[in-house]
Amino acid sequence: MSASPIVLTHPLVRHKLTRLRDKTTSTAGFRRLTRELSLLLAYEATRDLALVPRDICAPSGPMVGEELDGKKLCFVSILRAGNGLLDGMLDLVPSARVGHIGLKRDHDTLEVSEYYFNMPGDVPGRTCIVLDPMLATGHSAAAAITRVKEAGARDIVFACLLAAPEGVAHMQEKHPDVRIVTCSLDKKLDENGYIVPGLGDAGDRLFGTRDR
Ligand SMILES: O=P(O)(O)OC[C@H]1O[C@H](OP(=O)(O)OP(=O)(O)O)[C@H](O)[C@@H]1O
Ligand SMILES: O=c1cc[nH]c(=O)[nH]1
Ligand SMILES: [Mg+2]
Repeated sequence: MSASPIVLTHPLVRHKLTRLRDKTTSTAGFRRLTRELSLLLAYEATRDLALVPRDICAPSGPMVGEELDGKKLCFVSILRAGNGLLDGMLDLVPSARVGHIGLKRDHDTLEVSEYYFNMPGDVPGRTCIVLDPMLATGHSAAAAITRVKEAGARDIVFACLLAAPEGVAHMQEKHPDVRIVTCSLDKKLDENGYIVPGLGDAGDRLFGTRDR
C-alpha cells in the first residue's frame, strides 16, 4: 500500500512558494527561494531518521542526549534542476553522501533518457533522499528511483517543490514504498506535460536558460 504524499502547509512554505511561482521573480530570486524551500523540505524529509542515545557532559552535568543512528544519509540530485535543492540540504546535513543522475525529458514524448549516473559506493544502509523540484508525469522520478534501488538503496524519500496528481499516481504505481514530500500538490498537467499552475520550467528558471 502506498502512502499519500506529505504536503508542507507551513505559512513560510506557502509564502515562499508564491514568490517562486511568480513569473516576475528573477533568476537570482528563484535560486534563493529554491534553496530556502529545500531547508524546509529537508526538515520534513528527514523526520523518520533513527536516533540513538549519546552520553555527553552538559555545562550543568552529565546527560543522555541523542544522535543520528547508523550510516545516515545520501542525497541524490536529478540533474539538472535537482541541484537547486541540493546545497540547502547539504547545509543541514554536511556529512551526507551525494549521488547524481542526469535525466532529460523529451518535450514531445515526455519520456526520459539518462545521460549521467554516479552514486556513492555505500548506499545500502543509508536513507536516500532523491531531489527534483518537479514531479510532473513522474517518469523522471520513477526512473531515478529504479536506478537508486539498483544501487542497493531500500529506504527512499522523494522530495520536490511541486507535484502533479499524475506524477503522484505514477510513483505510487511504480514505487509504492517511496514516501513523497512536496511543498504543493498542484491541479493537473497541461497538454505539454507542464504542471498547472506550476512555476514554469524549473531548470530554466534556476539557471537562466531556455530549453524549449
Ligand atoms: O515528471 P516528469 O514529467 O519526468 O518531469 C519532471 C522533470 O522535468 C524537468 O527536468 P528536465 O528534463 O527538463 O531537465 P532539466 O532539469 O535539465 O531542465 C524536471 O526538473 C524533472 O526532472
Ligand atoms: O511544469 C514542469 C514540468 C516538468 N518540468 C518542469 O520544469 N516544469
Ligand atoms: Mg527543464
